Amino acid sequence: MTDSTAQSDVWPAPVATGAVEAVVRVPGSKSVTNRALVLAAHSTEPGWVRRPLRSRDTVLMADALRAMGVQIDEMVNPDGGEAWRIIPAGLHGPARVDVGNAGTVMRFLPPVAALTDGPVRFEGDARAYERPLHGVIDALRVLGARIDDEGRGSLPMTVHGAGSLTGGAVDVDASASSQFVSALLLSGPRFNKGLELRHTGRTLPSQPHIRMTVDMLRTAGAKVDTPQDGGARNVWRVAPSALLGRDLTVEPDLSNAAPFLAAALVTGGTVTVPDWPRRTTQAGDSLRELFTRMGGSCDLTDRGLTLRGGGRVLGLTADLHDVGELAPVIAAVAALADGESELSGIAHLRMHETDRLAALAKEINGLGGDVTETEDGLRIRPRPLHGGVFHTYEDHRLATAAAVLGLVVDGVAVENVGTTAKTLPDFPEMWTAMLGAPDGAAAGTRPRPPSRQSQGQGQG
Ligand SMILES: O=C(O)C1=C[C@@H](OP(=O)(O)O)[C@@H](O)[C@H](O)C1
Ligand SMILES: C=C(OP(=O)(O)O)C(=O)O
Repeated sequence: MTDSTAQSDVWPAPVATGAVEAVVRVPGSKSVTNRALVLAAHSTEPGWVRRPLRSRDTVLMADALRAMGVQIDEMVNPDGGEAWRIIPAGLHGPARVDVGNAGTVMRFLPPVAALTDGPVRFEGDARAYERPLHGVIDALRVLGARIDDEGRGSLPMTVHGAGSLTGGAVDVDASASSQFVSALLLSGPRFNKGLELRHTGRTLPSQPHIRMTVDMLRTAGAKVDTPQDGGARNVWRVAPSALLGRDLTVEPDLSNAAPFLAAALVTGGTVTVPDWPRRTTQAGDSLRELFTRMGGSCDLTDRGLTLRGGGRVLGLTADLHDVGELAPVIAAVAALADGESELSGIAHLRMHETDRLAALAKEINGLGGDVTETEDGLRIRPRPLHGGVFHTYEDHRLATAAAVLGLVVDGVAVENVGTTAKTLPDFPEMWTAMLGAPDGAAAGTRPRPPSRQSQGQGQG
């Protein structure tokens, strides 16, 4: 967690002049887009990824696959949005991969690189060199790969692809990141003996993301057995097989819907996110339950998901182990609630884009809040907040959390809002459009119902 205010601009977060009333179209899911790209690269025939997310993390994924020989053509979807055509070919090295600070790229691609026929060099942002990768590196070595990481157990490193990988049984402690499991499963069908992965750690975060991996593998034709299918506890099996080229339309990113739905909650307004899937493996679907517990009401119809704020925001006691991605925005909402919140099960957030627990505590407290770090989460006691610079530590979710606070707290300045480009490049424009499109279409505010925040916040 380093402070970079000096070299970055600050964005004055707009205050909502009333209850937010808007329809907000959220771009495609990062997690679905990057899995779809990897699976398409492993397929025996060309595939389509329609309405992909175009953001830093997904462009890094596409460019890395291109560097290893996969052809990805970007076209326009007849129904709007983009359509990416993926034409798999033999995977080749030498290649260079820039992972940026994308967990999905740094974890999902080393197994792909092990299947190339040459050296693949992995580099990235300074933070990427601190994030855990040992689970993937150690497992790949057991499965037959040669990796030169100079003993670090992290990036930078070179994976020396040998054209194929033996595969087989491996133990992995994935308590630091579910992405260790997803990474190995996604390439498992291409290993000569397939994969039998046993998670040996005490806890396993973000299990919906593992279910997403399994679901997408099965849709691509893979045979996968999971602990939920009555198999051994903590064991996933993937049979060696060819994968089919799919024509897949990416769902909206439900985790990126969080700040927009939160805007309705904290201003007592109404926000609709169109195309919210009826059935999904995305962690963000839990927002329906979590924001209801925080005082909102949700309606899932053919129009999408509509969240109505009730005028009061309630504190939340919740284990967010499965949905850690949502924690920053939930923490921001909790700081504006009527009562205390206790968010637990998220110790692994210390190794995300930044140490999210330390950063949220420091920055919310910098605005007058009362947030304490616990062993595995945050305790948040609402206090009247005041304006100030909110540092974001190159973490997109810190920036969107700050924008939520800024809706009801005058003078919040978000440092480096551009960091949202990791998963939501148009965030500032989307945010201002939500608050009142210049053409008045489908967005704006109405007088806000009386609430504790609207009376108490902003006065410091
Ligand atoms: O597989 C994925 O797409 C993700 C898994 C989760 O990672 P962790 O298990 O490391 O939290 C999540 O936080 C991340 O944003 C995306
Ligand atoms: C943890 C996150 O990202 P990454 O995929 O880089 O792990 C996130 O988007 O909240």
